[in-house]
Amino acid sequence: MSSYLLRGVSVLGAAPTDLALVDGHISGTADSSAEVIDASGLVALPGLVDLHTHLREPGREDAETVETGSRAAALGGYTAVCAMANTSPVADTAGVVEQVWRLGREAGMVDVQPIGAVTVGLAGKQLAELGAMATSAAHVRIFSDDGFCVADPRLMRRALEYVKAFDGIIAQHAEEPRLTEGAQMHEGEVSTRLGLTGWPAVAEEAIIARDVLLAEHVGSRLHVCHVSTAGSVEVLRQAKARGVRVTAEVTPHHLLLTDELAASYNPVYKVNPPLRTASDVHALREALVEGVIDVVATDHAPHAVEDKECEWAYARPGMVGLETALPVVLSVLGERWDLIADRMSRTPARIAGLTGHGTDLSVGSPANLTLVDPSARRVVDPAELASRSRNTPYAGTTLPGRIVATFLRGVPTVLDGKAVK
Ligand SMILES: NC(=O)N[C@@H](CC(=O)O)C(=O)O
Ligand SMILES: [Zn+2]
Repeated sequence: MSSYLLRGVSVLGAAPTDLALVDGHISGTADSSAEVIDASGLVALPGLVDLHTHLREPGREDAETVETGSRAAALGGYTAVCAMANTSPVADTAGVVEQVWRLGREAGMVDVQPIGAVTVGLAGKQLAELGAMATSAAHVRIFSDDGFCVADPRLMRRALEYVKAFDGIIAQHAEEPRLTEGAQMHEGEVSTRLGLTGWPAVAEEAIIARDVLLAEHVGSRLHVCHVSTAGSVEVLRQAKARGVRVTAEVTPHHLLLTDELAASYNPVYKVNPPLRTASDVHALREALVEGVIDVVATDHAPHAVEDKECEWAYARPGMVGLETALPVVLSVLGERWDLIADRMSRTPARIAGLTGHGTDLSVGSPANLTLVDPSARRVVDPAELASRSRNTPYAGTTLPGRIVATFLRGVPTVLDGKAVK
């Protein structure tokens, strides 16, 4: 087994110390054969955990594969990702979730935890085989029709009831489809100016309000994907105050970018839910710090060139995010390491039930961690991304922080900022 000694590392911003990684765990002492890494000036965080990653395999391997997405994740400081179910075929059976899980093991760069679909084919008509996916080798506990909203309230209720038996979670893409027909961007001043059909904030807020009531009624666990509006934050705040079992995520792009960018008509800024206003961004940041929003999740949504480099109206929504998430969050929150570790590692690991991830990096815990150089600055170059897709909204943007190394169970997946395999 490999062993490493991280010399002079700052754990979550604390005074420099030496951290030994022996046989996959954090150890009190390094053995004499340990490989020494000069980690002075570097900050150790528990390996990041993403609750919302689109890996596109099976079906759109031209946009991403489990392997290329895993490499992008490791380079972004992640040690675990939850793979969304909107693949082709859809991950709505034990067979498909086991395939994704197995591909993740074979790639071996992050733990890939499949998310199962709520409904057959994401069609919103009939519950998928939730129990069979839960008891499969992939041990699915989060279910989502992400990309589509489970719009039928009776079906949503049934799904919440079903997963309650095994403490599962329904992760909702909150979008009332009747209110977003033909929508191209956030509905507001900018959409009016550009003459584009708007996606009103209430389309998200109405579904979250309905779903927290359903989750409360059933006593089951709800997770809200990519929250994007100030009004959604208020609904969540009230639900949490009442003790509803609801958690929520925000993406890095919704913490930084606004709908003004649509004025460029550059489809790289087209995403679901759409980029909102500056006051939404402000509310989302506050909610994340407060804990009303529990986690940052990337919604890494790779798309092939022909699906993005076309007219705005025809472009698919989505942005890649795994390799820029931590730098974006650093630019938003500053070096609040404990907060970052909580929102990007501990809490997502707890929600997804990924034991061994999101630890406090104390002696004995599994060595899932990442080393960050907070003083480094990087100009994002899409050509340098390990993701198979290039649809980043940060091309040419200078972002703080560089991920220097990532370890999965004590084995480096990234060293000197480069993927090990
Ligand atoms: N976020 C996006 O804009 N796109 C996602 C689906 C989704 O989460 O809506 C995708 O799969 O491309
Ligand atoms: Zn979604």
